[in-house]
Amino acid sequence: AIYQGFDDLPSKVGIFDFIIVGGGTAGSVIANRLTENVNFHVLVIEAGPSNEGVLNSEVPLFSPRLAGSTFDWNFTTISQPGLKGRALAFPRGHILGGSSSINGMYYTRGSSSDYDRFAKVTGDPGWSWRNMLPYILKSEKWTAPVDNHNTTGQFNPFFHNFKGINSVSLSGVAQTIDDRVLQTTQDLKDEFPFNEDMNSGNPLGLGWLQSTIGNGTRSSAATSYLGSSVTGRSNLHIVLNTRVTRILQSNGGNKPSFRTVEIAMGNTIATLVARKEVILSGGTIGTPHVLLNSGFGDEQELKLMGVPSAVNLPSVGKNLTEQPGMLLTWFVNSTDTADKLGGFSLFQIDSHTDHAYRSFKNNATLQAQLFQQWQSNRTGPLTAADAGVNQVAWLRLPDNATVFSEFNDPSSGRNTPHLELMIANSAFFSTTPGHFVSGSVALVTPLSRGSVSLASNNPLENPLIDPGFLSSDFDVFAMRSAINNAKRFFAAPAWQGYVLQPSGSFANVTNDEELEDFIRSNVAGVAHPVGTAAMSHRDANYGVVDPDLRVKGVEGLRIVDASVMPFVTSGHTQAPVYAIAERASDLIKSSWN
Ligand SMILES: Cc1cc2nc3c(=O)[nH]c(=O)nc-3n(C[C@H](O)[C@H](O)[C@H](O)COP(=O)(O)OP(=O)(O)OC[C@H]3O[C@@H](n4cnc5c(N)ncnc54)[C@H](O)[C@@H]3O)c2cc1C
Repeated sequence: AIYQGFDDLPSKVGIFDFIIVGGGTAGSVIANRLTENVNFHVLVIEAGPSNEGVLNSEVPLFSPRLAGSTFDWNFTTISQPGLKGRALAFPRGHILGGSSSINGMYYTRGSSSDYDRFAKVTGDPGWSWRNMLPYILKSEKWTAPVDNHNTTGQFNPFFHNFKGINSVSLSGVAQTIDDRVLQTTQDLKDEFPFNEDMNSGNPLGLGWLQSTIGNGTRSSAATSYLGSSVTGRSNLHIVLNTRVTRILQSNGGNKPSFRTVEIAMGNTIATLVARKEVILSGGTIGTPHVLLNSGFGDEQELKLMGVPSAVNLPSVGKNLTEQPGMLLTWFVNSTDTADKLGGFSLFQIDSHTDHAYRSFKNNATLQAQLFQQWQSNRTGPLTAADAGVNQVAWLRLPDNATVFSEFNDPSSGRNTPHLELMIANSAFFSTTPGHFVSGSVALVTPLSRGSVSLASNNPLENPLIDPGFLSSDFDVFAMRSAINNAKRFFAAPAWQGYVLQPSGSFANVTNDEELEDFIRSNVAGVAHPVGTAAMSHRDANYGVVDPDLRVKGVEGLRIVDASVMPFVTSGHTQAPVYAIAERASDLIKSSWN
């Protein structure tokens, strides 16, 4: 059952075996898999409201309206020295399904060596690509695109599962630039080779985007893993609108045991004890925030904040890793672009939160028409993850790049990209009137690291979020390369006579110094933070969880979410989170069977 608040939870439901803190992407997977065993009584405590009936979460192209809404935690970073002192919005889902209910739905697994590196740093081959691929597949339900077009050559069925849980599909919205994009893979074969399937473990090259969309509707952890057949299970209870503040020590065995959750309810607090385990799935920000409030962290730093230390684990909240990205736009010699939709992007949501909404409102006739189409048969432009993006390229810096004389390669292996280039038949959200093509570039293997720390000892106060954007010179070099890649892409013969001059301040960049200034003035995060409760080798004196995702030094507490990734995968992060949670479910089940 699902309850709207903690007070609604009937006392007769008794003691829970597992309490999952956070009904987000990972938390929903764990809730589903643990309750497959009818003997396990599971409670999920989610701070946000239900996803039911949230139209902006259902209609794929409406998703940018969610950032900055009540379904977002509405965090802001601290001022970023690498970004000329700018502070950026840092969206995180505050809704059942967590960030999977508000994200951009891009489905990218990363490279095989990203997982092999997880296995190497933890000393556990269970995290390798070979062992994780079955979990990736277990989570996926491949579905046909909404326009039922012939998808031969646009993906490789060998690497997909048609019978899993979470829907994944190719876009069902053709773009007028599709042929030019594919022609570029011929024109510039060496730099942008065609890759039939970027989710094979070998993502390098340019391929067709896959998204967590099924039947023209967002497929989130809430709509898939917590579908009605699952929430109807008598051993699963989900409490919404309820925030966990701390994990407290319970009576222990050999090690201190932390199986008690503390819940904030107005001015009063309540506690609940799990018989077997508490699973912390609050995400890359929520998880370290709860841990720090509970006294897990650097003893000295906590003391300064007036928080009594429970376990000295200095790595809690450290190693925050986020990918920097930015948008480059060019005017085009056409009026047939996706700009007419009003455009959307995750970039610069700090300053453009409701632009998408306004632009849709401004074109009320088109909005009504497209929405009616979506409502009547779930087809049309509103079924796409983004305005005009059908292809993405994954690129490496050249081996002889000068930056490698100063920095070791941060990628996990030679089949792994450093850079992403999304190609859009629009300027996403731009307020500039006109028609555009754009390259949205991101550095997927940043070297900069940041932190999540406490602002005070009030557990309800937002933490300080410092992604450390562009604090490493490697990242600045790589962003410069990303921009040059995009320029070369759109200078290919395929675009001749179509791509005109660059738009906005990009047009004024004439030398390296101006380019760096342009980068520092425009980079934003791409909402893929990881690493703040990283897993490490069982014997390592750093890290937060062991390879079985148990918090080091204590009993009864595990962490399962994006925070456990020691490095960010070389892509968007939801597919790895689903897979990590699938494996974690098996680890938990096998400990208690
Ligand atoms: C705007 C946006 C766009 C993105 N776009 C993409 C994309 O296109 N493709 C992609 O692959 N990835 C994308 N991502 C990233 C991806 O969605 C995340 O990596 C992934 O969903 C994280 O899963 P998680 O389980 O770690 O955390 P979440 O899914 O965020 O779950 C954490 C949950 O815990 C709850 N919670 C936190 N603290 C508490 C507490 N104290 N008490 C109770 N509950 C709590 C939260 O409300 C939330 O529901 C995007 C993310 C965002 C925010």
